[in-house]
Amino acid sequence: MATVNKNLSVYDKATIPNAKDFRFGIVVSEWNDTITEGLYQGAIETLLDCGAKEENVIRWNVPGSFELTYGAKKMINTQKVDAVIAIGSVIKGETMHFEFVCEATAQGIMDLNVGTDTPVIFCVLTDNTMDQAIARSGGEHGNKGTEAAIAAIKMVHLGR
Ligand SMILES: Nc1c(NC[C@H](O)[C@H](O)[C@H](O)CO)[nH]c(=O)[nH]c1=O
Ligand SMILES: CC(=O)[C@@H](O)COP(=O)(O)O
Repeated sequence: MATVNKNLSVYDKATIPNAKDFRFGIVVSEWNDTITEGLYQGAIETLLDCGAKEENVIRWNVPGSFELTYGAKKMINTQKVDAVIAIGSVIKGETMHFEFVCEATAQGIMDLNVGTDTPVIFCVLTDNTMDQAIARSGGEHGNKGTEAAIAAIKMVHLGR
């Protein structure tokens, strides 16, 4: 189902585990920061709405989405977090750089999920236009940051 048919911000709190005892890391790319700040707001508001304590959420910034993998890895290795949310916005330009950044970032985050015991949530928008990014970071299609926060809570709860 495409995003246009599913609002990213809709969730039923009755189906979400309480996150009061969970610790989260959030790594935020500074590229396209108007978009990534919107994604961060969606994520932090949802974590708190689902019971997480503000003092149990650690935020780090990295230069771009390509650096999200390293930031998440360092977060896992140095902070006692139960899950990491990796937030980025990659927008197509004139060259192939978009494809390489998207592929490397997705693969790097997947590698962390396979290689560590800490879930890392892929909250990276990969849009053709700024309008698509705006629509998915608190616009007409909701906020992928909200979706990512819900995924993080569910993954921490998995197997508990
Ligand atoms: N063009 C975008 C980038 N490019 C920067 C890379 O992510 C990386 O920081 C650089 O190649 C140095 O390693 N990053 C985004 O997050 N979004 C873009 O649209
Ligand atoms: C995703 C990117 O790196 C891209 O926005 C850079 O733009 P360009 O391909 O025009 O150099």
